[in-house]
Amino acid sequence: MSELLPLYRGAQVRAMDRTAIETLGVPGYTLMCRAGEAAWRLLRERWPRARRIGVACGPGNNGGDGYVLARLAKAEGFAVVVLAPPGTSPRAREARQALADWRAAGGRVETFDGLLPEADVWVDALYGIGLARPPSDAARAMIERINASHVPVLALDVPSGLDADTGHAVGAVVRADVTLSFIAAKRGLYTGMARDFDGEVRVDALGLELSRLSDEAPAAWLIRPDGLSRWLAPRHANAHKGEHGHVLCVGGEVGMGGAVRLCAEAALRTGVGLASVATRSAGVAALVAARPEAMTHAVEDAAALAPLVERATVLAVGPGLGQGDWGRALYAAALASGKPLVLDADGLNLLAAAPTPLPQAILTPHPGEAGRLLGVTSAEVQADRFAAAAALVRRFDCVVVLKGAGTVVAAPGEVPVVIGAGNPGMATGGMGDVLSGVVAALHAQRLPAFEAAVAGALLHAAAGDQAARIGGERGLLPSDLFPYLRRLANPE
Ligand SMILES: NC(=O)C1=CN([C@@H]2O[C@H](COP(=O)(O)OP(=O)(O)OC[C@H]3O[C@@H](n4cnc5c(N)ncnc54)[C@H](O)[C@@H]3O)[C@@H](O)[C@H]2O)[C@@H](O)CC1
Ligand SMILES: [K+]
Repeated sequence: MSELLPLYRGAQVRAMDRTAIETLGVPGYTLMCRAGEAAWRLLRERWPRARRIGVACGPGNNGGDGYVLARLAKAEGFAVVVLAPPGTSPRAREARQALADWRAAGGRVETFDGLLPEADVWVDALYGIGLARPPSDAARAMIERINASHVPVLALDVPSGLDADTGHAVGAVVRADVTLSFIAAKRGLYTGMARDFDGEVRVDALGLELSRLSDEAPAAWLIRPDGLSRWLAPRHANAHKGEHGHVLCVGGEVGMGGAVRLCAEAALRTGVGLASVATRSAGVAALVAARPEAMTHAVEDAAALAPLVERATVLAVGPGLGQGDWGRALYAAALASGKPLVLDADGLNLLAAAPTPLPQAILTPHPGEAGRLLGVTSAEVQADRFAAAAALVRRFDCVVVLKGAGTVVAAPGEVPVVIGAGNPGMATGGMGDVLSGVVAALHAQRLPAFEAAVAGALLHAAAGDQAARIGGERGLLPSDLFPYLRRLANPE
């Protein structure tokens, strides 16, 4: 599996489909048959003991894929039940053909009457990229029954009910164990709410070559942890600490001193040459004792911050900063310095209170912070994470790391990148402090801002996955990531 997967909007995949049919001369029904065949192969491979196959077919070509699969399963002697919401009769030519062939093979279509027949696996072919509105009441009831059946589900192209461009639920959504997408990967399946519904996502190109279908840029890239090595070359033998940058972490209001320690230690574990901390006097002794390698300074005002800023390569501003007079003064001084910045937590809240373009910054908001920065709710951010990231880029003219399941990294003039790693164990206080230290450290080690953001988010997520693999997701602490950050920062 390649480390970089191009992701597309539904409309782009539709255009590819048209190119395949009209320019390359592959009939639409041939493509549909390939889709049904690929799905049937995957089902057999994944659930070899399943004998009773349920197929839920909707009104469009997604349903057509389902009829093809049903026919293939029946031809091999499996017990197949095809179920459709009441009043479903395919209009598209290919889907009509698939239904006719299913019937010609002796197949029947049952109308859903509220009861779900027994099956060992359900195939979800209700809606694909053509979903235009929330599923009808009957389709919703079918989806709810399928989800409640606790039978494995293979979704064709997209779990029904999910918007393939945004990953947002349009209404009720099928909860799939595996989703097999056709022709090309759909952007929405890799981020946000979609991650709770699509299970393992696979792609089948239906025998088509992407390069012959489109010369458009993808709508996003998915990057996986194998991609890390491109940014993490081994140090050269004659290295000295001055070459590896100096991160200054600014934060740690009274009562929040731990955040800045997590940030500084993460920067050190990601290979920065020097890490300094500017924090409240009250936090200094504990931090020095806990992590002597971080050069910790008592900084009570902006004047005391200035010489530290002077020596730093990159500032990480915000972990535990608070929004009081002290935090506001340090934040303002950091911004005024013009130094490269990673802005997180209260740094973002202070920015939201007085928005200004920050071309020297990398912002690392979670959906709540992103909402405050945009003046919308976090639910609106989550409804279209790509649009929210793009809006933040426009508003602040800088690199944005929109955290969450399938973190989205966006920047002016760049195709956004979705981070293909991470787990729900990472939804814990302090995890963002670690991320800001990692990103700042990579930026200080001379990765340009966008690359530092992508590589940092990927490294952080991959470290979280490795830590969770050993001890489980629940109870995962941000500091558990440190040994894995170090290991991953030194690829073989
Ligand atoms: N040659 C082709 O056209 C191919 C199509 N493919 C499949 O076709 C799918 C796209 O097909 P379609 O464009 O027909 O779209 P869908 O099959 O996703 O369904 C949309 C159909 O349902 C209707 N509809 C949308 N939302 C509805 C709702 N909430 N309630 C009731 N009806 C609703 C639409 O009017 C349309 O008829 C892909 O996702 C993929 O599965 C694949 O077989 C690959 C080849
Ligand atoms: K589907």
